[in-house]
Amino acid sequence: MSGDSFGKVFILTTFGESHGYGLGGVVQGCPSGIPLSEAFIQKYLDLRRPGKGISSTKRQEKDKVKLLSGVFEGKTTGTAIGFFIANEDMRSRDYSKIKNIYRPGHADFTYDKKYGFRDYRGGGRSSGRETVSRVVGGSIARAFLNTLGIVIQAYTLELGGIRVEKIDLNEIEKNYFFSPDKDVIPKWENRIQEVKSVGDTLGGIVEIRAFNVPAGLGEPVFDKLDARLAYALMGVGAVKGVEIGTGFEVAKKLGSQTNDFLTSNGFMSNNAGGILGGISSGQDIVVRAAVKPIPSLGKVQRTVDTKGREVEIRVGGRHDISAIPRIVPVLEAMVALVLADFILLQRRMGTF
Ligand SMILES: Cc1cc2nc3c(=O)[nH]c(=O)nc-3n(C[C@H](O)[C@H](O)[C@H](O)COP(=O)(O)O)c2cc1C
Ligand SMILES: C=C(O[C@@H]1CC(C(=O)O)=C[C@@H](OP(=O)(O)O)[C@H]1O)C(=O)O
Repeated sequence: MSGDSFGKVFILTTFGESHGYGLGGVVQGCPSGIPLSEAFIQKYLDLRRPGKGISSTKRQEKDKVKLLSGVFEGKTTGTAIGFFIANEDMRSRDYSKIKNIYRPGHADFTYDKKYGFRDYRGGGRSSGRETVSRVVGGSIARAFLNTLGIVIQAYTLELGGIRVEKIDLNEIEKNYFFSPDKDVIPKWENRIQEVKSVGDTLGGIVEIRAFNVPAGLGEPVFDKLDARLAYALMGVGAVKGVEIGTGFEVAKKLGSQTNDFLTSNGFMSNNAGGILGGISSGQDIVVRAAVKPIPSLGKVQRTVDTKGREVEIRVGGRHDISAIPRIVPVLEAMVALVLADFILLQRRMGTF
């Protein structure tokens, strides 16, 4: 499988760069007869779209999806689903100054080491813009998961070191931060303004939950459900850590505080985050992703040019102050892709 594809049975392949004609992909393995429309996918794309909100890049993209194949009379045909999204607001000339300079924290240096050639117009293939195709693939996975009653919900748990104090799932769709705690939003907005005014950027934590996931998805070795989720989330730019359930806190706990005791009515707690031995337990899946601050920032930073000479850089162009909240629907999409893939793998074994 190439580095441009994800999944074993429900497979998403993406193409495109931030400043090319556009981006798109092909989904293979989606079962036939699943209700699917451009309007359904667009709802998720609009949640990720750049150009709105105080932490977002000012680049204006409509991100209108065009379905090219694999859907007839509002249902999937079981064949490859092709899709395309045009780039409309590139301003590629703004990037000539990073043609020969590596931005600290971005993929410029490593990309050049790997390919010996770089599309310097923005992040190219390494740009967060590529995640537009993940959201399309993820929403097709969701259309399939919907038929099974599986629901995925992600939200911002922390932004710039300020954590939500309560989790009210009804609040999430009402604000563009995907915050489950509306009272924390003014604090986040102040923090963003503060950091933006000095040319800096912010990170945070996203929590993703999956409900109604049947017990029995995953593998006992290698392709453990938790391993595949971590792989999926870490495959998104700016994600630097993944936790499942209690996560890193387990290191400080006793075994008796960590185990989820079983009763005839089910589990008494969910420290495991819905996964035991790499296989779903039937409890909610709970995963968190740590997101680093945006590397392209307005402060002067030290770096080198392509000849290795030391230079200073103050990155221009239109950049997010934080990948949060736009990364939230992307991470949701990645979890949807993993669950769809595992369900179809399980179907091959004769279950589900
Ligand atoms: C939705 C999203 C938006 C992003 N926006 C920007 C941006 O505006 N500017 C930028 O330099 N990096 C942005 N990033 C982060 C970079 O793409 C990422 O840091 C870079 O590819 C390097 O990869 P790494 O952080 O995984 O090492 C964004 C990432 C995502 C997922
Ligand atoms: C355009 C989007 O986000 C981009 C993600 C990104 C990056 O380096 O990751 C850098 C900026 O774009 P450019 O490639 O023009 O520098 C963001 O605007 C998008 O998400 O649709």
